[in-house]
Order: sequence, then structure tokens, then C-alpha cells
Amino acid sequence: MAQKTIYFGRFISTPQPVELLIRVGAVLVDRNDGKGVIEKADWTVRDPKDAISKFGVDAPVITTKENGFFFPGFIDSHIHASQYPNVGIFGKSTLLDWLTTYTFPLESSLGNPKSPMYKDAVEPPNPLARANAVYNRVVSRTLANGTTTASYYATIHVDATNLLADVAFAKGQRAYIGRVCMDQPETCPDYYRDESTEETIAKTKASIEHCKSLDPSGELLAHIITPRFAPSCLPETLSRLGALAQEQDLRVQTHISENLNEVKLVKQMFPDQATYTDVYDHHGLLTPRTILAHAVHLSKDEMKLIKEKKTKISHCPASNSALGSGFCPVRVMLDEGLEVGLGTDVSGGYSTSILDAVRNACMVSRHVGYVNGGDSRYNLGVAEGLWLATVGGAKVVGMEGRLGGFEEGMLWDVQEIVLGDVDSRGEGDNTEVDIFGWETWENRVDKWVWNGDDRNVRRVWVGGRLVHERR
Ligand SMILES: Nc1nc2[nH]cnc2c(=O)[nH]1
Ligand SMILES: [Zn+2]
Repeated sequence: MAQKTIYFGRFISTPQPVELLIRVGAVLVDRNDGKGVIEKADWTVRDPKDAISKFGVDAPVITTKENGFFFPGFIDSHIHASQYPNVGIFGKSTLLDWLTTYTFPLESSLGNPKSPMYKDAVEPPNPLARANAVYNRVVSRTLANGTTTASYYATIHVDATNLLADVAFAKGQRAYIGRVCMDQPETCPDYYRDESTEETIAKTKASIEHCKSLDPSGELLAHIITPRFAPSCLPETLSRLGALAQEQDLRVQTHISENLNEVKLVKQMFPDQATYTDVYDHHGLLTPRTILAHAVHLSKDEMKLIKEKKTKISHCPASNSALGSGFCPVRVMLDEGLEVGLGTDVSGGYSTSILDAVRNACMVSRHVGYVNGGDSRYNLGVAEGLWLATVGGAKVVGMEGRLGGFEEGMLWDVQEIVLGDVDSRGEGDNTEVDIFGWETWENRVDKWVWNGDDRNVRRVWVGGRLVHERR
């Protein structure tokens, strides 16, 4: 099979938060066994045959539809793979009761046959078979939605966590895999926690080794150290996990300041630290390679410390609305110079789609503007939302300059989008995005963001490997 491929057509990206860059041309990709990068780009080419002669290679040419475009793959910087069966199931709960009512029972069922989820089971429980179904489905589903990179939380179970790593690796998604660490008996149920700091560290190391055995380079797949959040870990565990991340040069992910009752709980449990951010800093977890999800209720001082430490933020707007957590002030964080990406936070968030997260980020920003005196300065535009979903996300997962655009040397982690054509009789395609033909390309992108879904994702590549094709 040919190693090189030419992609020809329309390419849209967001190099800057307010810049929607729309170009026609061709790029040459060397697939290089799934490490495919853009070797050359030419924005003067207007015909696929010209591309072959311009690049001087006889490679197959993949062309976008007239009403379509290539767009950088989405980066989901915060998603709980194990919670996927619960999308949409949250009733009227808020964070802390949502965890005990819906989340811990489901997560425990992927590894513990005594999980409360099995109490009425007719068949003998088979947790790993359940994990297999859940993880295969969620990886397929996120790929179908154009997510080429995901930072996943699994569960506390090593076997099931390693299975998620196997599934993501086999399907070719770029993935960070976190074994969830929780061993604080005051807040974690008996049926779902590690017994001690030693157990937490040993099990985390086992999962690190498994991820390394799949991808020693860590470029397509790597373990990410995952203390669930400060209240779920013993203080000693937090420190040991911080040290482990440093020792093994690994990323860290956790939650911060999502909900006001959670913030209060952290104050009670860690009276010696002034703020939630200080708790992570004190335990060596506030690093440039740490992703903090939510950050809804941070003080300005906390933002300053996070900036100083170059720690990253994953904004999860759908989840914050669904669980009534609050209005995350993304504009303020961007103005403060924080690095922000988007997360679906399945299943606090109800959707696996980062396009839906873009929409929700735009919506929430308007509510933030409203509560700040109706100031439209807070509003995020479509290009800004897409920037958070791609370039912002790349910074958050430590892949700045390698993901999120079409420049030479960048990885070919890309989705091909196709929009719906409406004909002269008013007949359309099987997509929610009806394009009549007179819209500008900027407006077509607006319509895609507000009404698009997986039906608009025709093909997806990661590192030049085709990982999804819509049938
Ligand atoms: N949204 C969300 N917040 C959390 N805080 C601690 N655990 C979780 C979780 O699973 N989801
Ligand atoms: Zn979360």
C-alpha cells in the first residue's frame, strides 16, 4: 500500500481564536505507519492532477466534496469512558449526589461483581464483558463524532482500564488513559475504592506498564495519572501520585472547583491549604502537564497560580449546565492567559460530541455575559469555540504545534466534513445542516457548528490512518 496520500480540496482551521482560516489547496501526507504528518502543503493548487505534479509523487488523491471540507480532529480533554452508558441519565441531581446515585454504581460494575448495579441481575455478573462493550462503543462513538484525541478516565480496575487502552489503541484513536485513583474512606463507598495508598500506587503502576507496552513512545497512547479529585484521595496518595507523575514524566488529570458544595468539602478536608488550587499545588499535582477539569468557581488568585504553573484547564460546558454546577467564565480565564480546551465530561455531560461542546461553550458564555450586566464581551464566537476544540485542546494535552492545523510537520489527525445540499425543489440530504448554496463559507461553518452532528463526519484519520468512515 502506498505510504503517501494527497488530500485535495477545502481546508478550514482556526490558527487564532478569532480567525477562521479557509483555504483551497492540497497537502501531502506520509502515513508512516500511523505517525503520518503533513510533508508539504500547497495553497495554489486548484486541481487534483496539479497536486500530483506539484508534489512530484504519484500518490492517491483524496478529495473533499464540493460542499465539504477538511477540519482538524477534535480534542476531548476530559471524558469518562466508563460513564458512557449513563449519558442523559442524571435526573435533577447535582455533583455530589450524582456521584453516589448514578456514577459510582456504574463505574464499579466494570470491575466488581458485587457492584450495587448487579443486585437484581438474573445472569451471573461479568464485569469485564460489560467493560468491553462500553469501551468499544464509546471509542467508536467519539471517533464517529470527529474526536481524534481523548483524555479518558476509566475506573479503579486495572484489567478494565487496560482494556480501554487496548480498545483505543486498536481503533487508532490518540488517547490518554487514566486509571481512576480513589482511596479516601470518608468519601468513597466500600464497594468502589482502593484499600490504601500502597494499593493505589501499585495498581496505577500496573496500568502505566500496560500502556507503555502498547506504545513505548507514548505518542499515540499513554497513561495519565488520575486522582479523581482531592476529596476522593488520601493526602498521602495525592503526594505519591504527584511524585509518580514527575518520576515517570506523565501527565495528570483531575477535577477542580466544579461545584460549590465540593469546594466547601475541600475546605473542610484540607484546612491547612487556603484554596482548592493550593491543595493540588501542595501535593505536587499542579504541573504544566496537568489537566484540571471544570474550574468553574476559581478565584483570581487561583487563576494566577494556575497560570504561573502553566497548568491546563478543560472547560466542560454541557456538564456544568446539566449538573447545575455554575457558569464557567471562559473569557476571564482566556484574558488571564490560561490555556483552555474543551471536554465533554461524559456522563456529567450528556453528549460524546465536541461539536456539541463548542455549541454549549458559546451558549454558556452568553449566560456569563448576562450575569455580568449583559456584556457581550464575554460571548464566545464560533471560531473561538472551534479554536478551543482544536488548538486550545492541543495545548491542554501537550501537543501544541503538532495537532489542530494544516501546517507542514503537523500530524494528520483530521476529520472530513460534508454538509447537506438542498436542491431547487427543496429536497435535502440526511443531515441537519441544510445548505442552499448562497451561504458564504463562514456562514456554512456557523450552520455546521449550530446544527451539525456525526452525520456530517464523513471520514476521520489519526496519524494518517483512516479510523472512521461513515457508511
Ligand atoms: N463531572 C464530574 N466531576 C467529578 N468530580 C469527581 N468525580 C467526577 C466525575 O466523575 N464527574
Ligand atoms: Zn469529569
